[in-house]
Amino acid sequence: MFARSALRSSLVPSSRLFSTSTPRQTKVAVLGAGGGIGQPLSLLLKTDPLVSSLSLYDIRGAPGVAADVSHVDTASEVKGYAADQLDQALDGVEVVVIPAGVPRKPGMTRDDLFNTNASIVRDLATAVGRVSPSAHILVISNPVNSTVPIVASTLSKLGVFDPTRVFGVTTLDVVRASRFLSMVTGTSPAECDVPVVGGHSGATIVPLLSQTDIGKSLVGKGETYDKLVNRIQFGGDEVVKAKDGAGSATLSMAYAGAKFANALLRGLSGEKGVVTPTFVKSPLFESQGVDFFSSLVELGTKGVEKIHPLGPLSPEEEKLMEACLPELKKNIEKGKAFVA
Ligand SMILES: NC(=O)C1=CN([C@@H]2O[C@H](COP(=O)(O)OP(=O)(O)OC[C@H]3O[C@@H](n4cnc5c(N)ncnc54)[C@H](O)[C@@H]3O)[C@@H](O)[C@H]2O)C=CC1
Ligand SMILES: O=C([O-])CC(=O)C(=O)O
Repeated sequence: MFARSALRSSLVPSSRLFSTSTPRQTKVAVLGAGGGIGQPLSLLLKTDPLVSSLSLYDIRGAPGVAADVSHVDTASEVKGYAADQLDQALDGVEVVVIPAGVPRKPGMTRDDLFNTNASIVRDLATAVGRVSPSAHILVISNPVNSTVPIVASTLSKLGVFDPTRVFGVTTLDVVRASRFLSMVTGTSPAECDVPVVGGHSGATIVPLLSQTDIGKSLVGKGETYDKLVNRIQFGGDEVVKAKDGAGSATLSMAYAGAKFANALLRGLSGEKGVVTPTFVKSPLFESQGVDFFSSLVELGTKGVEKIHPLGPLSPEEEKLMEACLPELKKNIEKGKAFVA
């Protein structure tokens, strides 16, 4: 259903959802499975051959979603869990994806979601740390720049934080960058893998177009470049505005979440050279007080295998980084302070 072009580089290719090179299969949980992202994400995970078992949890609606998804004709087992069954849902899981929490409405920033989502994410991370402390946790709930430090600090308090196992899912920025660049240049998204680094909100989203064959000629070319960068940074707002109060990106996010989960599962299975951006505990800008950062990360049998350096930046990208770091630092500190 999904296979298309062959792997052209070590990067997770932009226009393909699933790739399976190895047979290892994994038990995966989705927390927030009844929601706008959770439902299509659960469906896509049901069709991922590297998933053997799906555990769907939400405070409302997960058993119904599980019954529905379970009829899809792939071999994985699906079970739904009600509000009071979180521990059962997490029993034995190796990968936990968290899209639980409220989405934005027009006029809101992602940071405006902090008050509601911080405690949801902290409580879910506490349960994962207690029931499945060696699980890999993929955080989708916003504000990602703060919710990932919340998960890390929560697990640290429990004495089970392992920086190779906690990921902020920034794949939607990569998916958007690929699609928007392809639209500007009249090329295929498959040729437009863009490393998007930094964080996941506005100015903290930094596309490194100078590092792409297709995009590098646009860098510094006035309005076309500026508009493209702005569209990648504020793609989420486009969807929030168009949905007009009914939420934010759900379908493209489910696609992006399934794509990142598949990349991780391939790495865990022993596939080499699986490299994609993700927001992790990172040494790259630690000296500047920014200890979580998204950059190209190699995924391996333990999770984070290698954090790649940023590589050469154009003067325009240096400026984007200058705007990114102070905001990202604030977002990270806010998350840590919430748990402390
Ligand atoms: N990382 C990214 O790129 C993106 C992140 N998001 C974020 O994902 C989150 C979810 O978005 P949607 O699915 O559209 O929202 P939604 O409101 O449609 O679904 C959220 C689900 O979470 C559930 N939930 C709430 N508290 C829970 C708890 N304690 N345990 C388990 N489930 C709980 C709700 O019952 C609901 O089913 C939002 O915070 C949104 O901002 C959205 C798009 C992209
Ligand atoms: O914009 C939002 O609130 C949801 C999100 O993170 C995105 O679409 O990138």
